[in-house]
Amino acid sequence: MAATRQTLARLHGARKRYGGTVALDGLDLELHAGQVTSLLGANGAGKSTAVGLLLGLLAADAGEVSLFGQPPRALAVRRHCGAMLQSAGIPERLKVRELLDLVRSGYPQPRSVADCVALAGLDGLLDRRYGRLSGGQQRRVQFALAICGRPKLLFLDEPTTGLDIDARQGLWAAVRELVAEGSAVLLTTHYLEEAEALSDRVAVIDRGRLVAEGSVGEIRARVSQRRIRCVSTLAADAVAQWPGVREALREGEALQIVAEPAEPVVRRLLDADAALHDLEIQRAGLADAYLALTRPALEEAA
Ligand SMILES: Nc1ncnc2c1ncn2[C@@H]1O[C@H](COP(=O)(O)OP(=O)(O)OP(=O)(O)O)[C@@H](O)[C@H]1O
Repeated sequence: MAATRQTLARLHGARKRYGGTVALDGLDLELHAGQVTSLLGANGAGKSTAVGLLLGLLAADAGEVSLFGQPPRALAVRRHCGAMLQSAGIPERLKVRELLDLVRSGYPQPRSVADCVALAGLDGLLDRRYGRLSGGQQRRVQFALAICGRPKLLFLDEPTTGLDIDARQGLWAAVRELVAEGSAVLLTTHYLEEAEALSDRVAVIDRGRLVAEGSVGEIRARVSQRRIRCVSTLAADAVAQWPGVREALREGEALQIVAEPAEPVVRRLLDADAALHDLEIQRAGLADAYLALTRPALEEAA
């Protein structure tokens, strides 16, 4: 049996409005020690607002926000948090080395500057002013500042946007290392392959509410949708009309079908085309599952 994980941060029934816009509508979310939790949702679903509440940058209208059992603004809490947000607010005139020293000094057991340089790919940048760096270089510095204190709670809001492959891999390595040391990480990302590669748990939110939560495997299993691929001369337009078929497209000789449930569709395909061959059926990936879980809302909004 899996050991119970310690909860390091918690949103319970969190509500937040901006004027007439409901950003969070009673959100429950827990971050556990030694786990990466990915928060997935469409643009405007409320991900950054949830991160803002947990970091104490925003105040909830209702509900509970606690980190290490305390309110997010408590000093003892701040010394154990790191964050890489979409808007950084970093003083542009400071040099990278000065920024690192400043932020490291706020933590009880900071990483060495050399470690930060290696993990974030800051070679040759330490004596440059932050404001003079390229967008991608600034993101690397933001990442270094987020992890330089070996935080027990790390918030990464779309961290790899604008990062090149080396920097992205460095970030993934640092995240894995922190998690192995027992930290909790909250990752928001639009790259589902990133969520799939890094997450222990996934929380899918839609219009400020939790619509699904579990391991990547559990989220996938919530979706009985399958991808079917076969070589057949059946017309994609006709197959698209069959019950259970969500989508049917032709790609050269092959038919690509998304079906839910798949079995009746596979039976009908085999009955309709005796020459059908190269049949493949795939489980939903995280991307398919995510779309299926959020599709009702997207259809409603259309
Ligand atoms: N400062 C603000 N003033 C008014 N409305 C806001 C403000 N910040 C966010 N919102 C609204 O609150 C809702 C949730 O926004 P939020 O930024 O939390 O979404 P998100 O899931 O992080 O989106 P994205 O993927 O685009 O970053 C959206 O409808 C957004 O327009």
